Amino acid sequence: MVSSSIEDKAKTLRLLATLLYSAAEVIVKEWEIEAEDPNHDPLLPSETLYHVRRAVVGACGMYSDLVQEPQHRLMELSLQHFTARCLHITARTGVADIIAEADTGSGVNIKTIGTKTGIEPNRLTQVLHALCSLNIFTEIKPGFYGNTELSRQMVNNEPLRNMLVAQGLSIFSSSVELPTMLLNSAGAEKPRKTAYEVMHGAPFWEYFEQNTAKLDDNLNQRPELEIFAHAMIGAGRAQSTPVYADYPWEALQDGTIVDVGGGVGGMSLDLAKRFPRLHFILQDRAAVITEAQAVWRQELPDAVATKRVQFMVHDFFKEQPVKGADAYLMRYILHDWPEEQCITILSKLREAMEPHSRILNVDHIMHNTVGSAHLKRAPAPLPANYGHAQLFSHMFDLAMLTLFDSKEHSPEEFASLAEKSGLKVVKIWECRTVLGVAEMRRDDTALN
Ligand SMILES: C[S@@+](CC[C@H](N)C(=O)[O-])C[C@H]1O[C@@H](n2cnc3c(N)ncnc32)[C@H](O)[C@@H]1O
Repeated sequence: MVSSSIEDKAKTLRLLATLLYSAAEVIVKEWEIEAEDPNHDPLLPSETLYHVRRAVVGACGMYSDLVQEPQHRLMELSLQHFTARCLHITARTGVADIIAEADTGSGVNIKTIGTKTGIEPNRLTQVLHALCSLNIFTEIKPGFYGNTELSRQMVNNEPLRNMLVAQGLSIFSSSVELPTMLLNSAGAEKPRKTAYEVMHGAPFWEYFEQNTAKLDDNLNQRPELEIFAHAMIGAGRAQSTPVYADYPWEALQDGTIVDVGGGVGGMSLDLAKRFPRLHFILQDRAAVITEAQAVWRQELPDAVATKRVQFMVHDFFKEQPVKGADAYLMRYILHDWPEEQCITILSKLREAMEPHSRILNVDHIMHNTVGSAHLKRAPAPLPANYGHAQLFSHMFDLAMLTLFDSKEHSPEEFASLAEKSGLKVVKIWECRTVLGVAEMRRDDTALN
């Protein structure tokens, strides 16, 4: 948004208003179509709805940026971490579930919520008032709170709740040290320590394993390792459903997918349920594989019994033992590592691949305001990447910087990593979500 004259600003404002006005009719029509479909999955929008939604989020943000008093806006942004804290507090103490259980239509008294959460009601009121202004809860009459469409998503949804909790524990506190990490990095190729290490004294994955003792009574003594493992299922489900629809998984027929650094196997589990012919080998560190076996025995016991899923402790920096698999899946993996390690991980897979093998990197695909030839451009007057609609990916990108000194990759950066690992990107699959698939093959395959 570079316009400064009143004439320019007025033109942009009117264009945005027109965009929003016409989007409303499209959205209402899509809602009506969804309402008539008994099999509609709320996590899978139609193509039309997905694109119009992005445009609306971008346009609303740009519209309010244009009309808000700029100094006020900057100061407001500088305090946004309190929004995250409020969300964390309510997710951690299960406020949405408490309301869902007790609400008979006129809201739940703050005293009841306070007693059940263990938070003094006047203080909790401040937290809930902030979230009500963001439509996360609603105050039905003074001191009585109800759920909204947003807070209802947390009700009986342990994976999502775990994700919201996990973001506010050691990940949140390490962000305090991001300025130190960056200021210390001047002139150095890489910072001596990530912000996460400065704050917690150990790298991310090591810290998790050190802290398998209870963290906090309110979390039923659940250790952070387990919270994070379950959070991956939550985040994965919320973000990946369109990836299951928009990548042609059927083409793998009864092939084998090696889920490299697969965690408890959140993505494989979802794929296994949707594509019953596929086979899976789930690889991760020993502590996570133990957790994974318990999750699969509960969620898909048949796949365990028939060995449709196999579990393997494997360090992805070492030789890949499964040769010539149809697909090596890596969801949320490359974004955890700086470039050098990404190249090692990819090179180890390259050595195991046969010409038919593919690597499927499922991650945020970074799109900046200047745009990319590989990604759909937003309509004018929005910036190429839909502006505010890209915020989620930028936040993830900054989290990766804080935790690992790493990043989310743009199509051009995926291509560069592939080239340095003896691979090539054959396609960037844009999906109806924040995640996409960067598909790689050996650089000597004929496919383009
Ligand atoms: C962000 S999580 C993603 C998990 C999973 N792919 C998913 O989408 O749910 C990254 C995973 O990498 C695993 N990991 C970290 N270092 C590893 C290593 N050297 N070898 C194998 N797995 C590793 C972690 O244990 C964790 O499960």
